[in-house]
Order: sequence, then structure tokens, then C-alpha cells
Amino acid sequence: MSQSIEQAWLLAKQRFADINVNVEGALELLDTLPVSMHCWQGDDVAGFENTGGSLTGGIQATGNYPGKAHNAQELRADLEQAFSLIPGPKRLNLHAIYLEADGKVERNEIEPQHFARWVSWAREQRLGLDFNPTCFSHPLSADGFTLSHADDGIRQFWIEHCQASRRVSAYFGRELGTPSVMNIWIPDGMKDLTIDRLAPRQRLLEALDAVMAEKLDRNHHIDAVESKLFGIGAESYTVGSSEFYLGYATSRGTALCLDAGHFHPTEVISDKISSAILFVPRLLLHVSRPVRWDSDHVVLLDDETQAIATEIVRQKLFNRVHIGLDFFDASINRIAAWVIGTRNMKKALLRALLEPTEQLRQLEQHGDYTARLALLEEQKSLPWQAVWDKYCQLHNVPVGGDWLQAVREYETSILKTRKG
Ligand SMILES: C[C@H](O)[C@H](O)[C@@H](O)C(=O)CO
Ligand SMILES: [Mn+2]
Repeated sequence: MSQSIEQAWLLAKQRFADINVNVEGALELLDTLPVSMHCWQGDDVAGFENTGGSLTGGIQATGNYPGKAHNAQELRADLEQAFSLIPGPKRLNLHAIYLEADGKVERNEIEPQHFARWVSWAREQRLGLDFNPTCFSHPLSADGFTLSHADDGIRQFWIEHCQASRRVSAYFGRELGTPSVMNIWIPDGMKDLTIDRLAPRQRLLEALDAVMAEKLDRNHHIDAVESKLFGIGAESYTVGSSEFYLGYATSRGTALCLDAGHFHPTEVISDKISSAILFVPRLLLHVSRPVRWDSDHVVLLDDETQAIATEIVRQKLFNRVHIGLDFFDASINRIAAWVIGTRNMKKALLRALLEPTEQLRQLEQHGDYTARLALLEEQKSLPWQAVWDKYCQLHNVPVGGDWLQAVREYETSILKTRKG
């Protein structure tokens, strides 16, 4: 096997060299692009704060595949298993409900100490960490409102939770030497026709300003805000709409999070990148796969994933776009879900890096759209897969579908021994 990988790699290198693409340079660049894997695929967004509580906020993890993680030790073990099957740099994206504490900690009282074990593990694993306040699955979000709540006390609770979360995020960045991107997503919205669509947005604006008032070191912490079109039970009105957050991020200089499942079904985030990046300093991507709705299916190597990666590479947005994943599928092996989705994101980045972009740009500038289309289509069948195999080999992770065997063995020896 390893001999055929080498032969295919050498031939592929030559094929790409023929169109002036430097394959080794592409792999070097790929090694500088981390993908932030989301912890919540490992336990269906349950967290460890209130095990047994249900997932609310208009999102759903459907399926009951056995073996999900029930505590941080299990989740870390599962993550290590997934990481060992994915080549190149990775980060981990944590939610506040993944804290570790002896007793109950109110969300507005979370502190860095509750995430200390995550940090020392991340240091061992050479991972950067990202963070999210958790503004759902809580009694004070039960009526569908958090930061835009009309009740001052409830709104203040969520403001304090987000303020506390920013300090945790800055702690991650300080300890690990790489800024933590902290994304605020809230579920606030209404099921049915809404009379006052302005007041909740006004309250959200003021609440976010209060959350962000404390100045934190940019080298440790980056604020991001995530819009949404609708959620289950919030079909008619979402306070944090796309326009709201584009305006917020633009006027406040925060990062804007674009989730692939948070727009009208025919809208794609790949086409939003080049507009939004003209007005906001940074983008955070939640690469996901919406099937008819914001279903958060596992990321495929499909046209949109490719278009997202291609956009980052063509515009050289390497330092301004943070790539995160956001899916939660409980109907298949959860580790396999991570591996499939993350490898696909990385494959898309590799394919984008192997594109003869300069040549295509020249053709476009000269108005030769025939050749542009012809070349775009031809390069799809160039042997990028041989380059991917080599990349996997260089990083000591399984080539092709061989990783599935490791997942199966882990399932038999570990996951099947877990209850539920
Ligand atoms: C759990 C995440 O924070 C959540 O998925 C959010 O990012 C989102 O996309 C909600 O639809
Ligand atoms: Mn998201």
C-alpha cells in the first residue's frame, strides 16, 4: 500500500506541476489552517452541567446511536480517538456547559478554574481552544428569550453569563498562546406573529454592548456573533437575525459567524464571505450541512463545502477566517461523524489549495470564460486524492477508509461498554 501511495503521489506531483501548482507548497499551507472541531458532536449537545436536562433553544440532535460520552473524561477520550484519525492542525470548540465542577455552578458564575482540566489536556494535545456561552437548555431560557429578555433580571443573568464566558475564553487564549474565538449564539425568538420586532433587538444590542464592555487582549480572545433565520419554536421571528448581527459586527468590530444552516435554503455562506469580509475584521465559519432545514447533518465534501474552502483560499483569507464545524448527528457513530466531517473540510481546503487560481483569474480578466469553465471542470479530476493520501501518511493517520476500522475497534472495546 505504502509503495502505491508513493507512486501515485509522485505522478500527482508532476500532473499538478504541469499546471504550475506547487503541491508541496499546498501541503505546507494546509498545515497552517486549523479546523476547530466542536465538542458537542460527542454527546448530542448535552454537556455535564445538568445531565438529564433536555436540549432546548430550537435545536435538535436526533438519533440514539449507543455510546455517547457522559462525562469529560469520556468526551476527551473520544476526541483523542477522532483526532488520531484526522491529519493536520486542529482546535477544539467548547461550550460553557462542558465545565467540570464538584457541585452546581450557576452559569453566571462560571470561572476559568472550571475549565482547567480542559486547558491542561489541550496543552498536552497541542490544541487551541475556542469557546461559547451556553444560552439554551436552562430554566431561564425556557420561554425562548435570553439576552433580549424583557425581564431585567433574566436579561442580566445572561449578560453575566456571557461576561463570565469571555473571561474563560481569554484564559484559554492566555494559557495556550493562541486566541480563543468566543461565539455568542442565542435562541431568542417567537413561534408566531410578533408585534414588536424592534424592542427585543434594541435590548439585544444594549445587552451585547454590556457583555463586550470589558476590554480583553485581542491576542487571547476574539468576540464573534452568530445569526440565525429560525429555530424550532421560533419560526416567525428571530431576534438575532442576519441583518442584526452584520450591523453589530460591522459597527463594533467583532467577528461575524456564518453558519451554513442559518439562512434561507437557497442561500449559501460561500457567497457571503467576500461581502462580509469587506466590513468586519474577521469571520468565524460554522461549516454544517442543512438538509431542508438547519438539521446539522455531518459535513460532506459537497459543492458548498468546496465553495467555502475555495473562497478562503482564493482570497487568501487565512488569517481572517476561522474555520469551525457545527453538526450533531446522534444516528451514527459520533466519532465517525467527527472524522468524516473534519476530514471533508480538510479535503476541501486541500483541493482549493491545488487549484490553478492565478491561471483562472487571468482567463477571467481576459474575458475568456470558455477556457475558465473548461479548466475549472478539468481540474476537478486531477489526482488530488493521491496528494491527500500522502498528507495522511505524512501525519501518521490512516489513508482512505482505513480509519473506520479504528473507530469500529474503539466502538467494540469502549463505546459498547457505556450505558446509553
Ligand atoms: C451548539 C451551537 O452553539 C449551536 O449549534 C449554534 O452555533 C447554532 O448553530 C444554533 O443553531
Ligand atoms: Mn452554529
